[in-house]
Amino acid sequence: MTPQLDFCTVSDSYRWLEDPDSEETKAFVDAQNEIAIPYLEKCKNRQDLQKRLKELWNYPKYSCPFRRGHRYFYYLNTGLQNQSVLYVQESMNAEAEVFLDANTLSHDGTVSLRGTAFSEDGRYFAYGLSESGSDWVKIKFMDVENRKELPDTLHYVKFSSMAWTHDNKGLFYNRYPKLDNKGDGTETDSNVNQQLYYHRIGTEQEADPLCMEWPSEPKWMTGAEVSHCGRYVVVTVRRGCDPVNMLYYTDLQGLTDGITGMLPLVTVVDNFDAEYEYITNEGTVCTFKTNLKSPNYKLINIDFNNLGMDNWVDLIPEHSNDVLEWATCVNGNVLVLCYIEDVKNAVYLHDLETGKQLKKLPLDVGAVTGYSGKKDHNEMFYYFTSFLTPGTIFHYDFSETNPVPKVFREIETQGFDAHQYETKQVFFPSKDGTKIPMFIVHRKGIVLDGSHPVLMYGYGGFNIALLPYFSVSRIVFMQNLSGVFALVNLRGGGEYGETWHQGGMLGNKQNVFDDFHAAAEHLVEQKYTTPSRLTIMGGSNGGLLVGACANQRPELYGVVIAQVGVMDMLRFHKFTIGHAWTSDFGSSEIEEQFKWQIKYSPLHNIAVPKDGIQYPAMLLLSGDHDDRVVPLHSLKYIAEVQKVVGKVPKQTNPLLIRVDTKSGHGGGKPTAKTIEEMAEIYAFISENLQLQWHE
Ligand SMILES: O=C([C@@H]1CC(F)(F)CN1C(=O)CCN1C(=O)c2ccccc2C1=O)N1CCCC1
Repeated sequence: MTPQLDFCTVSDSYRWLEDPDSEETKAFVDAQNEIAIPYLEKCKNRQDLQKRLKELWNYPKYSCPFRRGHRYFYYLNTGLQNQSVLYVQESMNAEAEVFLDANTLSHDGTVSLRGTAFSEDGRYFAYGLSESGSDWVKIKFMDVENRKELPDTLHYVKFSSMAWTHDNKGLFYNRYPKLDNKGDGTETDSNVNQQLYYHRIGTEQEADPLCMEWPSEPKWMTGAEVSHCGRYVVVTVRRGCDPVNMLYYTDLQGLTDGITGMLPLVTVVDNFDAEYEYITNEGTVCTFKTNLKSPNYKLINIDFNNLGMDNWVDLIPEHSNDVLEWATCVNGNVLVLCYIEDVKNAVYLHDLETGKQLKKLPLDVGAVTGYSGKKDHNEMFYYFTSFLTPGTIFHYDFSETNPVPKVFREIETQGFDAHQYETKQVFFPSKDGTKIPMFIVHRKGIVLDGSHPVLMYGYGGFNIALLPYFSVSRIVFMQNLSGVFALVNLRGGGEYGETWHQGGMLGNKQNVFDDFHAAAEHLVEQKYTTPSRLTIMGGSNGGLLVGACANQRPELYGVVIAQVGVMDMLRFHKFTIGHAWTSDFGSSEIEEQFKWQIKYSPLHNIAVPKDGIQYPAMLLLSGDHDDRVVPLHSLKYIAEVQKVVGKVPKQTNPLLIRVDTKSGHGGGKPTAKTIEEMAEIYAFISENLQLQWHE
């Protein structure tokens, strides 16, 4: 019997909004949309925005090409297609053909690809399909040669590995037990007891052998991948979103009857002291990326014939400042290492055997957001982007005598001249003196007279680093609304490794909000803007950020845009995958952690501001199939804000929520919905800041 923890009596007058299927909740959502949708349609510049966003969005978006078997593949969205299309070429210079067009899978583009995996020989293609943006996935299979869909279908899949065995007979995947609920992403039931199965092509899912489960640890999640040589199944076990995992392996050579049930595991690490990510192996010597006693990450070698930690060897030592973001192996014995150096990416080539640096690849200020190349390939492709560069795909061919990166493709937009804009990186002190990086992007030649509308964006959690990236909507804001865009690298993110992450989580979460307040004050002091012209925007954990910041400093912000935010810090762990977030947020079931949360939880810190101050204009956005951050967070928060603040005469700024249908947390959102949502957001900003449109 767990003791009844009653740290204090917390009111929760909108608890009834937690039932998405009740008539009352449906009526509440309809009533909110009946106000918000017409309001947003009438907002200033709405039609101009819709038109301009569509124009600027309409440019061909290519992925890096990638080789599977002897064929090349690439994704292309010609511009306004709802989903990208997967193309195939029999060789690099052969005619491309459509391989899989997700646009044909629904009339409105709401079915999207989520997770793909080719078998080692390139004969089979496994692909996950998500409906309406839900995290639930249905895995389908295709015979690559004849493009025929196979009858195999895997259900109840979520947060899944997709790892083929090298005999090309089947793959490992994750699923949840079937519950008696809708299971379409509108339910809020907790996702617990995830299991690992193996599916053999040509068989029924019901016959799949269960390979791993942790019935006594319902929160644990199991990842499986097959080593490059095909001999080992490397198994990781996570308990949440923090960068730590247990590590096991199975030697497939030892399974004389094949994969028939629970995997016989060899334990490498059976604690959650650090993270271990498989990079490659040479025989029994396996290379892992880890943060073990190295918050900026490093590469180590572990010999599966000699597992004791005393025998572990540093292959690439931790860098004192720069964060090793990802690593991979190519051309048989070359390590590709991508670092974050003061919030920009840098890519190095190292020798796999010795760890010696071979080369630093030339790269502008920006980020590498795509990569393709396998250990047994002698070439690689990588995708570079920045605030003012939509994308450049580079090709690096190791078979050349003196290989150098060559531009394989420039991704180009029409009607935007990057030369008229500039990006600067500044560092400002937060409340506790910590230096916080921020990118500021704007048209060249602006006068710092405080007159500019600024859009300030942040995230601040889960070890996620916000690096420079190209955004059509930010370009329109700068080009047509004379705006200035600011990207703030808040603590809690991964910009400076695990130290930075831990500086903005658990009992340190308030640092994230203090960093954001300090960023706003810096932009005002430097005369970019004034509080009444300042919009703050964030999504997911970033929705929590802006909700908390609005509560704490309503006088500092003019407009708040909170997308799919976490607003009820006392109850988030009860819904879907929320239990995994206690790694950053803690749990209200633990008194010390409850005391952290109650101080900043958006839902629990709403009050009428003092004197003549009112809440900023607020627009919350959610989606009925968001099963990552369920809509109840935003519903409860806006209900409370409207009740407590909305009725006070001095509150003239609007406090709205727009709940979209057939829409989820964001992944896989069709282009039409994305453009619509951006038009709504920037029209709301235009209306509440009275922005003038400039062609
Ligand atoms: O979505 C999230 C957090 C932030 C994140 F850590 F980046 C990811 N995340 C998640 O909740 C990730 C959920 N998730 C897994 O736990 C997992 C295991 C294996 C494969 C795929 C998945 C996956 O998507 N949040 C929403 C709001 C607060 C945190």
